[in-house]
Amino acid sequence: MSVVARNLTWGLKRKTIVRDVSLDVAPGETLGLIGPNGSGKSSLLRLLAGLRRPVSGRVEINGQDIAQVSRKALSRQVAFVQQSASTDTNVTVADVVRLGRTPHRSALSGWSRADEASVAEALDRVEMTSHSKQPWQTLSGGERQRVHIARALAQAPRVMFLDEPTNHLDIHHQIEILRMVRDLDLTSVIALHDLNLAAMFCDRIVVLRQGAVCACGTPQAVLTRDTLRDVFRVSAQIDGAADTGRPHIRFSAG
Ligand SMILES: Nc1ncnc2c1ncn2[C@@H]1O[C@H](COP(=O)(O)OP(=O)(O)OP(=O)(O)O)[C@@H](O)[C@H]1O
Repeated sequence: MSVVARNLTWGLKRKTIVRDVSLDVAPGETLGLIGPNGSGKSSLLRLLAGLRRPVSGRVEINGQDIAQVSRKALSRQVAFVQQSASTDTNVTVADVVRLGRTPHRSALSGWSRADEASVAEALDRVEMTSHSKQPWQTLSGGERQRVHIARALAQAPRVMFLDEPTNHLDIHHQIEILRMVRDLDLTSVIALHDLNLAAMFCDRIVVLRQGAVCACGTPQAVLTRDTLRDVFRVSAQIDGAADTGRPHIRFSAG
């Protein structure tokens, strides 16, 4: 499913936080969203996912204006993995993932074998099957994050928005989770701080600065020394990774 944003603006009384953002995400594409702290990545993701209404502009998913779609219908198609989502205590890991099935169930339908199979598959994909009966509140930070990703997978969405999905994960799981999201048959928009991970896994990257898009294109086109200096205020050397041709950034400590 495609995701289209046109002239999205959002803010508070005196502060514009997302400024006139337009972007297009093609079906199946993995779009990275990068930018310094406070540049508006989370705010933009919330607008794209329909969790926040823009002051002006619109979002279309699969050609439909999401302002016209009910929340339940939207949640059958769209999953959002938040930065540090909390979950009620006193529930098991499997219970949290089961919540992902909610949009697909009616008041009358019972819990089906297909629902259980989706939950099992989602836990397996994030390597959390062995923790399924563990109380959620006893998990480590990275395990919680993987369980929230499993909940989003159990939702079987066509579009996934992920806000810093790798920030608590060890390097194996950072790579595995991003590889999985890229390879799933869905459209994804992922806010990332790690620019090398963005370069490795995103088809295209949008750079936000002070709420506005300041660059958009392939990792190679966007991750330039000039962008790193002007937007991220770092000096860096950029090489092409020998195997993939994607940029690889070496930051200088001096
Ligand atoms: N509800 C709010 N009230 C006041 N300010 C807000 C609100 N939501 C966001 N902001 C401000 O808007 C700006 C953008 O925030 P946002 O969380 O979207 O940035 P971000 O790019 O995701 O940042 P980070 O990289 O630090 O996660 C920040 O300056 C933040 O303080």
